[in-house]
Amino acid sequence: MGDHRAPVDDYITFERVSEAAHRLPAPYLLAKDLPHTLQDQMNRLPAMYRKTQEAVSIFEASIREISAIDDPGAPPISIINPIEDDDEATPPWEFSYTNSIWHGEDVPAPDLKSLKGCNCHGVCNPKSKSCACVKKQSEWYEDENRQPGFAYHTSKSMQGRLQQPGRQYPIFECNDFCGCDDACGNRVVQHGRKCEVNIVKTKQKGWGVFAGPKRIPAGSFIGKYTGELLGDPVSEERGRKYNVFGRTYLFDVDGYQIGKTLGMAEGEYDAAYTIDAYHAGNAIPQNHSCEPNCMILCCYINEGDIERPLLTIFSMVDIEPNEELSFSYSGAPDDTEVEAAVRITSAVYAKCCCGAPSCKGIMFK
Ligand SMILES: C[S@@+](CC[C@H](N)C(=O)[O-])C[C@H]1O[C@@H](n2cnc3c(N)ncnc32)[C@H](O)[C@@H]1O
Repeated sequence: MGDHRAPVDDYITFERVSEAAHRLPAPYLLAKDLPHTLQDQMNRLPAMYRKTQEAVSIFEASIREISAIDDPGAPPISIINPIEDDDEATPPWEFSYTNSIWHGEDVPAPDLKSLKGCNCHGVCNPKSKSCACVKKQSEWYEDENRQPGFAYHTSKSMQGRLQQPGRQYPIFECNDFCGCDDACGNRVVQHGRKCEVNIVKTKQKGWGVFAGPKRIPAGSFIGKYTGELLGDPVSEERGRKYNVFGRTYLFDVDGYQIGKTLGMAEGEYDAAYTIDAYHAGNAIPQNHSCEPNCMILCCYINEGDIERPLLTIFSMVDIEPNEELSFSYSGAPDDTEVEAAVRITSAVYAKCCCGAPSCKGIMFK
């Protein structure tokens, strides 16, 4: 009698799931549990203390301590204020440093039911015709030669870098249900930040993120846009509050793959979720530039809900040592919008000080 079972590569057998069970997804975090003890203690001290070198050391140590848990192996971050006559020693002690996403109360748990993994052994072959993750990624991305594959280079010299930096496409990494191991070339964001960055005060844009002493090659993973993941009504309410004091750290979770998957026409999808990096975040919320060197890509790992990708930042071009990292806050406003903005001086816009030759002089806040 012939064997009528599907080829083993096409599905995950129970045995494969239990083999991978040592990497079941970590429990997700709730925004209401965000730690704030250190921030409260620092804010209780006389203001003078927060301007000292000790405060800088505590800030840097807290980043190291948290990263040891949620981004192990990431190079340490220094806090530097090179501006003369500016005595702000650290970013405000208002937010908890985190490389994780914290779910607001209105956000459901990650959807693991519709999450699928590949059934590969060892490392996935980007040329495989049967790897479920190659198939998934190839629905959204093909390389320059229109060949299916992963979003990342898997060759040794380029490993982990985007194949086409600057191109907008969603990334589907191998996940905790996959049979491949941790060395698989389709696991990049989940292995954390590898490049060196520092938090540096700028003259006109507040604190920014700058490359360390090494060049960051194009297509490198810089970090995740982390913070609280909020549903639409809560983020709308926060947006209104932030507009009053002229600052916002809200970033809509949007991407063309979401509307398309939900059967909508282009531009029709209204983000259901937003990341708020005001109360919690990492070094990665960078400043805006009209000629950015980084971009945000949606990345799916242990989340089956198409509406809830991670927002991840990658370099689009080679970034020189000590150069500022920047991205465009939801694209540059076009000329008509700029004119309208100047007329109504809306709270949504601010004067742009990016200094790029093609600076439009105005940016979304
Ligand atoms: C997400 S925060 C970035 C971190 C911020 N620089 C800080 O010190 O907290 C966004 C705010 O940074 C400032 N900013 C970012 N890019 C800027 C730019 N190109 N020109 C002027 N201000 C900028 C604006 O105040 C903006 O509302």
